[in-house]
Amino acid sequence: MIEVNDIYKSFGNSEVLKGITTNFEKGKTNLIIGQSGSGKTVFLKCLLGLFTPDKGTISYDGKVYSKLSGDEQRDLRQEMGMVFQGSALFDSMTVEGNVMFPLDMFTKQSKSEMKDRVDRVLKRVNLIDAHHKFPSEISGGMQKRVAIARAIVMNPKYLFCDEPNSGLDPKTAIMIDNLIMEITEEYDITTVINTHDMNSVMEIGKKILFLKNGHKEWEGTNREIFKTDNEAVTDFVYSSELFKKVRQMYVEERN
Ligand SMILES: Nc1ncnc2c1ncn2[C@@H]1O[C@H](COP(=O)(O)OP(=O)(O)OP(=O)(O)O)[C@@H](O)[C@H]1O
Repeated sequence: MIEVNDIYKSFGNSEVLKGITTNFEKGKTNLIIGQSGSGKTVFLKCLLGLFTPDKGTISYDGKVYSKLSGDEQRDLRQEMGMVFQGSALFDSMTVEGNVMFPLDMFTKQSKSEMKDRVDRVLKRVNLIDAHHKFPSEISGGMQKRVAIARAIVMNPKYLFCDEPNSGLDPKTAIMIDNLIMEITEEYDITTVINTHDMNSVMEIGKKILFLKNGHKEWEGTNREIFKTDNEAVTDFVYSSELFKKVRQMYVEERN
């Protein structure tokens, strides 16, 4: 579990995070949503240890990050996997090379141990025949699978995903969401996902944190978000025509 206690973060005179308190449970897909500029990426970077909050604490299964030594912080960061927006694969490396990279970098495993582990995770994300292909030779959806495989190859306790669906068609996007949810549940990972995608909210929003201007405006589940009367949340959720229609149908059904 990740517990966030009253964190603040400013850049110069601009206060971006203004006292956020929340927690993210193990084995769940936790989503962060909000308008562009609401502080989602800054918040995710604080969770990753890339930004240090000016005030407040973040703890990971009871370990308060700011109280750990440099070595302990580094060890903790190795328990974190990250799926970057746009996959961020190394173009000059094969699929296998990309997934092996963290093992090569951070472990002392033998080549055959690394190959076994890479085979296992590539199989888990349903990529069997792509080991020797380069990122440019596979589809966007397959690239995301490689990025997920690379993020879980070190067996992380925490998985962070920044807009994992961006650039994918809706059907592939749902497949990727479901893959992230299955892996989260199967390996009991604490997963936090930044997203704009309302389909993701519906499909895998086990917990949703809605940020507005750096504040926690609302939090709840995907079932609750469609029933809330919080105006900021409904404005956001029903900003698309499709969801306006869904809302209308829901209201008509209720009356
Ligand atoms: N390194 C930085 N230095 C200064 N200001 C920053 C930095 N990173 C983010 N900000 C500012 O923090 C605010 C929130 O940015 P952030 O990227 O977290 O928004 P977001 O909710 O992720 O938006 P989007 O959905 O468009 O990605 C913005 O006003 C941004 O300019």
